[in-house]
Amino acid sequence: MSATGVPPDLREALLAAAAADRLLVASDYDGCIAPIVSRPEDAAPDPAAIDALRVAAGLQDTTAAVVSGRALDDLVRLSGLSDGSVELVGSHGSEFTTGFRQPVTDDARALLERIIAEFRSIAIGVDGVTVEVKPVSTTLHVRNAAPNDAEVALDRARTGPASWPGVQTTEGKAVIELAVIETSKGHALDLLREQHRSDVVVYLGDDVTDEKAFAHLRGRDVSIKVGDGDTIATHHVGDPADVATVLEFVTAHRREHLAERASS
Ligand SMILES: O=P(O)(O)OC[C@H]1O[C@H](O[C@H]2O[C@H](CO)[C@@H](O)[C@H](O)[C@H]2O)[C@H](O)[C@@H](O)[C@@H]1O
Repeated sequence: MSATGVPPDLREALLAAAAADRLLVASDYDGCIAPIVSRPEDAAPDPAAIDALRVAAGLQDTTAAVVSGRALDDLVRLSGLSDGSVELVGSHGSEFTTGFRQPVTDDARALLERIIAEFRSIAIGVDGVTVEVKPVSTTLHVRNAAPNDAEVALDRARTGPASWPGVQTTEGKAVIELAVIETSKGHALDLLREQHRSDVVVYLGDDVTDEKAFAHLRGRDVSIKVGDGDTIATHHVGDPADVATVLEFVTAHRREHLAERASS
């Protein structure tokens, strides 16, 4: 999708968003800013998307953000967005640079340790099943496992630790993720909207947890689902290359709008 290929309804919505008094442009990371790859540590961002976010963040009355399921330090390292100009929120919307949205108790940490131990016992000796450890959650990855092994591992997680009291379960792309505090990208967007007094939010996401973000959008906000799958988003694009195009488009028109606003 080139800039001229942005679907007409999305183009119209983005042009209206670009003319907001105060704008928040935000995106998910994996599957949006970076393509989905076999090894989570190899998920390199699209430079065009990163540049567009940096430019947007430098504009007056404009905030740029990435809201990810990744641990915050992992997101900082992978995205290269370490100077604080683009807002980064990790752990599915619960981990801000200022700390967690909700206190993480000793009981929650102990529960997380038990889940991690259980995930490790599920993964041990099974080719392609791995465990990712994050500050308030842990992810069982099955992307690189044989289909039957993947299903058995996911089932053991569902019937095991996912059923324990106090555990929040999310199933994503070839993963099951268990968290010990409530996570919501929707709440993260609410907080960013409030902090930056944004009138309009543009949000792009590709996975199940992004539906919580879409659910918090309203009015002139623009929700954009990336790739296939059921969604409540009102717009749709194909892949991370399209995400970069959308970010470049909205940033360019935002800059134009601000120049016109300044000269009128
Ligand atoms: O909210 P996001 O930024 O999209 O993060 C969601 C999860 O992304 C990562 O896993 C996914 O991407 C991996 C790399 O492409 C892929 O191998 C895996 O199958 C995907 O599920 C990340 O590893 C998780 O921690 C995030 O929760």
